[in-house]
Amino acid sequence: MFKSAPPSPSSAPHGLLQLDRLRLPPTTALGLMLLLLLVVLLPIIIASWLAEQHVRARERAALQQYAERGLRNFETVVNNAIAALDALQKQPDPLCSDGWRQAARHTVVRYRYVQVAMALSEQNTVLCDSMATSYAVAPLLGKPDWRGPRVRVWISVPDPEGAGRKMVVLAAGQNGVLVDPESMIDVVSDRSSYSLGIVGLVYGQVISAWPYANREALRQSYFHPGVELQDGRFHVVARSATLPVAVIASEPEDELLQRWTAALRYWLPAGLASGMLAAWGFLRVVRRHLSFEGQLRQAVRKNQFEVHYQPIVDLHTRRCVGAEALVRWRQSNGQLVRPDLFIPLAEESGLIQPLTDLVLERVCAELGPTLLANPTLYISINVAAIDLASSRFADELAHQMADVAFAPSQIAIEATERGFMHANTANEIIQKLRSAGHPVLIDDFGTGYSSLSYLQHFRVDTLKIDKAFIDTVGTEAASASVAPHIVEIGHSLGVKLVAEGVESEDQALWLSSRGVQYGQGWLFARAMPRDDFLAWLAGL
Ligand SMILES: Nc1nc2c(ncn2[C@@H]2O[C@H](COP(=O)(O)O[C@H]3[C@@H](O)[C@H](n4cnc5c(=O)[nH]c(N)nc54)O[C@@H]3COP(=O)(O)O)[C@@H](O)[C@H]2O)c(=O)[nH]1
Repeated sequence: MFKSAPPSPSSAPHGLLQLDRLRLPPTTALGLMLLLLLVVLLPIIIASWLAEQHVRARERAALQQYAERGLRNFETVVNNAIAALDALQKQPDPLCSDGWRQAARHTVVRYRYVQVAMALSEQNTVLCDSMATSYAVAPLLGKPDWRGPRVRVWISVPDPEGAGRKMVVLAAGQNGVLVDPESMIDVVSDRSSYSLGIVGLVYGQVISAWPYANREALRQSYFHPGVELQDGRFHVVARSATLPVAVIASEPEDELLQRWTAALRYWLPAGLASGMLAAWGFLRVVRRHLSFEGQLRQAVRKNQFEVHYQPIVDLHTRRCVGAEALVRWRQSNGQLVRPDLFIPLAEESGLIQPLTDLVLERVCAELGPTLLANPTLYISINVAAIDLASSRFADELAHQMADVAFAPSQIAIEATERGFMHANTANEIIQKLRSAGHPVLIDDFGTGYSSLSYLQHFRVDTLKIDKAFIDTVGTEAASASVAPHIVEIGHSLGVKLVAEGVESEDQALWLSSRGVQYGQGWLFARAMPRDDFLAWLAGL
């Protein structure tokens, strides 16, 4: 009885990584947590910013409307005063005559914003007025604050009653009218926090303002209308089209803040919901990206693969005739992942085609000179079912072969029975490959449920007897008789035979005695990186 001690099928060669050990490095995990936090917080921050912008724009529009109303009111007052002056100018009686006094009294009654009508001397001294005041010392108005084409204007004129109020005087010719500046800003609003001010007349004098208004802030707004925040208040400016005057409306910034806080009641839940949605999307993407498939996809993109070579020897002479190219995934952390962990996934996810191409390219690049120097040496490449389902791979191989100097017979193709699912196409491709000079091997022969039927359809060069049958040769196992049958089938078909997974000398001797020409297995050598393989080859 032959002695064979195969290692446990789950035991990975040293340095190869098991699937359950694929974990995220702590720095990546921390980075992802921070990113997730950002993904959740960003929509919330954006929502609060949008709420602020929305409230600010809404308040600015409301305040602007209020300032425009203030300006219309101001213009109404001024136009009313100018109309009164026009009426006075037209009355025919001499200044301060009875007729003039009567006209002056009528003017005050007719023009609602005019409080007093007055006659002025050439030097702008008040001669008399509609109140029949006799001035002991006639008030001198002095130089006007502003002189327009139709009117002259004085602001801050003491009221005739001596009540300490400042009045505005408009004059045309020798007629003047006294207007209460408060009437200019007498505009009702439902916002008690609003306040109005009128600034202008070239030098930025405050013509009228609500009590407690910061006059300096009003002046600043007049000269720098773009700067909205002055003295803790939010200012907007409405400029008159006809007079050098601006009406400035303002409200405390605290009010804005309160309205913003109120608006957050609606915006924050929306931001939170968006944050949650974004987090869900982010986690999905991360999960996909970090999933085994995601990592494999990245590895293919970054070409993180190595090819190891397991020698195939002539069982009689023990000389190396070739090697099987076996792919390994070298992760960024340096660990190797076994192909049986990722090849099935690569097949499912459509990544196997680029992977087959990578292996082919690597073999040509790494072993091109060796193959050229050893024309009888060959390297076999594993292909997947999809590689035989169209001419894509055969064309890619032809393309690669055009660039190398060694013979096509030095690249053999190993196909498993799974590759024969689309029998007609697979057969066509296999014959195309063989016509191009590439030997075709059936890998894992005997493990499929219709291995024999395939042999009727497919002409191939070599059968690789699966390790499962080699393990049983010389044992009492029920399947122990399969290997001799496969050997006989191979002989009767006239194809070469390679025994896979040869681990003991007894197995090698048995196979050799049955005419199996070639063997591959740990008895001879394990799969090795290119440099080790070349050293092994040189040491034979
Ligand atoms: N489509 C592709 N499939 C590939 C490619 N590279 C590898 N593979 C397939 O992955 C499976 C696992 O391969 P691997 O882990 O490399 O194992 C190979 C040998 O190391 C192993 N072997 C060889 N001799 C022995 C032995 O004596 N004992 C023992 N326990 N194991 C041994 O067998 C694997 C080779 O198998 P096979 O391909 O059937 O000849 C495997 O199915 C690979 O085919 C690739 O690039 N593309």
